[in-house]
Amino acid sequence: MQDVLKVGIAGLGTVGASVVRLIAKRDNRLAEAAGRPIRVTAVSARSRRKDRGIDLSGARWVDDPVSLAADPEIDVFVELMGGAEDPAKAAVETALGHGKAVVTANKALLAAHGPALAKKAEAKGVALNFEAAVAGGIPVIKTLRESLLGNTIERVYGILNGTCNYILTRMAEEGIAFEECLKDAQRLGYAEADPTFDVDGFDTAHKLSLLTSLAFGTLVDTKGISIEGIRSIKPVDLRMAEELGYRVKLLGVAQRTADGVEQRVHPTFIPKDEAIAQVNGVLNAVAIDADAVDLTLVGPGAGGDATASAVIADIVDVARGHRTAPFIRPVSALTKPSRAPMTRHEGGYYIRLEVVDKPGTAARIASRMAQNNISLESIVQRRAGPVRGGTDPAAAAAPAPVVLITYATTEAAVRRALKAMDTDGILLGAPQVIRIERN
Ligand SMILES: NC(=O)C1=CN([C@@H]2O[C@H](COP(=O)(O)OP(=O)(O)OC[C@H]3O[C@@H](n4cnc5c(N)ncnc54)[C@H](O)[C@@H]3O)[C@@H](O)[C@H]2O)C=CC1
Ligand SMILES: N[C@@H](CC=O)C(=O)O
Ligand code: NA
Repeated sequence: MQDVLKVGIAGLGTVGASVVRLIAKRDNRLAEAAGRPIRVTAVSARSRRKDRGIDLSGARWVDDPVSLAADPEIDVFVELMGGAEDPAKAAVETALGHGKAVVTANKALLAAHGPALAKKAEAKGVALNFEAAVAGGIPVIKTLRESLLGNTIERVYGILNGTCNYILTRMAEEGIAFEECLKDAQRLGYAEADPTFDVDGFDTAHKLSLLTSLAFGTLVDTKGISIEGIRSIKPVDLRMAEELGYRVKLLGVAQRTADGVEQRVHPTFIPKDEAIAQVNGVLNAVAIDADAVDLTLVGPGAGGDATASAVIADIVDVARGHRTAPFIRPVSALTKPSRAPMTRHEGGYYIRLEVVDKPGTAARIASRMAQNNISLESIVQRRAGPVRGGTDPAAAAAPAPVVLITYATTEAAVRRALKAMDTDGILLGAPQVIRIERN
C-alpha cells in the first residue's frame, strides 16, 4: 500500500465536520478503495474551542487557512469555508500554486473564478475537484466529466437548491409560511451562510454556470444568466398550481437554442405527472437531455453527510491519482458563450393578474393576448376569499385573481401584452408571471 494521503481541511461547519466524521468512520473501507490510507492531519476554522462533536485529536490546528493551504505536511487541501473571495480564494490559489490537489464544495468561488483556478490546476498538473459544489450528494459532475463524454448535450436543467425546494414543498404541502420554512432549512444546515443566496436564486445560478460550462464546453458565464428567486411566490400561486395540475419548483435551465445557450433560473410550473415535479424537500434533481442518452439524477442536494459524501469521493479520486481537467477540456479550449436573450425564450406561461372589477375587463385581457398572438389554454377566476380558518375581512374582500395558462409563446409577447393591459388601467398590481417547463 502507498503512503498515507494527508488531508488538510479549512472549514469545520456543517460540511467540514461531516467530512471529518465520515473519513474516520469509513477508515478501512476508504483505504481499500483508494489503495492508501486517508487521514485528516491538519484543520483550520474560525474558532478553535468550539465543540463540533468530532474527534480532532489526530489533526494539527492551523489558525490561518492560507497557511494551511501552503503547509508542506499536507497532500490535498479541502476548502469548506465558503465565499467567493478571500480567504477561500487565496487559500485555493495558494494550494494550487504549491502543487497540491484541491477539493472544494464552494460553488460561489468557482462561479466567480472557476476558469482562472482551473488554469492554475492545469499548469501544475493537479486536480481541482468540486463534485459537492453542484447538487450536493448527486454525482453529476462525475457524470458529465466521465460518463456522458460520448454525447452532445442539448439541455441540462434541474432543481439545484435544496433550501428552496424544501421551502416550496412545505409551503405547498403544509401551508407553512415562507419565513418559518427558511428558519427550519437553516437549522437543518441546508442554507448558505447568507440565505439570500438561496432564496433569490444566486446559489442555483452559481451551480447552473458550472453545469453549463461542463455540458457545453463554454467558459463559466454567470453574467449571462437570467435570475429570479422564490420570494415572490404566494400561497395563491401554489394553490392554483395544484388546482391546474402543476407543481412549482425553482429550476436552473441551460439549453442550446438557435441564438446560443439560454441560461435561466426562475420558479417554474411543472406538470404534476413529470418525474421532476415529484422531487420534494431537500432533494435535488438534474436532468440531462443528450443525443445518445436522456437521464435524470435525483438525490440530496444539501446537508452535512450528503455533501460530505461527494467531498470524500473527490478525495478518494486524488488518492487514486485520477485527474481530469476541471472543466473537462483545458481552459484554453473552452469557448466564449454566445448568450440567447431571455426575450426570445419560448414556452408556456402562468400569469396571475389582480384586475379591476368592472365590465369589459375580461374582454380586454383576451384582446391584448390575441393582439400578441398568445393562445390561452385556460383562464380561471377564483374568489380569493378568506384564508382557511381566517377571519381577515380585507382578505375576504380582496379582488379575485384572474389566472391565465398560455400555450407556447415568447417572453417578449407576454411582456408586450402585460404592458398594454397596464396602459389600459385594468391591472391593480404587478402581474405574477411564472414560466411553464414541459419535458
Ligand atoms: N451546507 C450544505 O448543505 C452545503 C454546503 N456547500 C458549500 O460548502 C461550503 C461550506 O458550507 P457549510 O459547511 O454549510 O458552512 P458553515 O457556515 O456551516 O461552515 C463554514 C466553516 O468555515 C469556517 N470559516 C468561514 N469563514 C472563515 C474564515 N474567514 N476563516 C477561517 N474559517 C472560516 C467556519 O468557522 C466554519 O467552520 C460552502 O462553500 C457551501 O456553499 C455545498 C453543498 C451543500
Ligand atoms: N444552500 C445550498 C447548499 C447546497 O449547495 C442548498 O440549499 O442547496
Ligand atoms: Na454533486
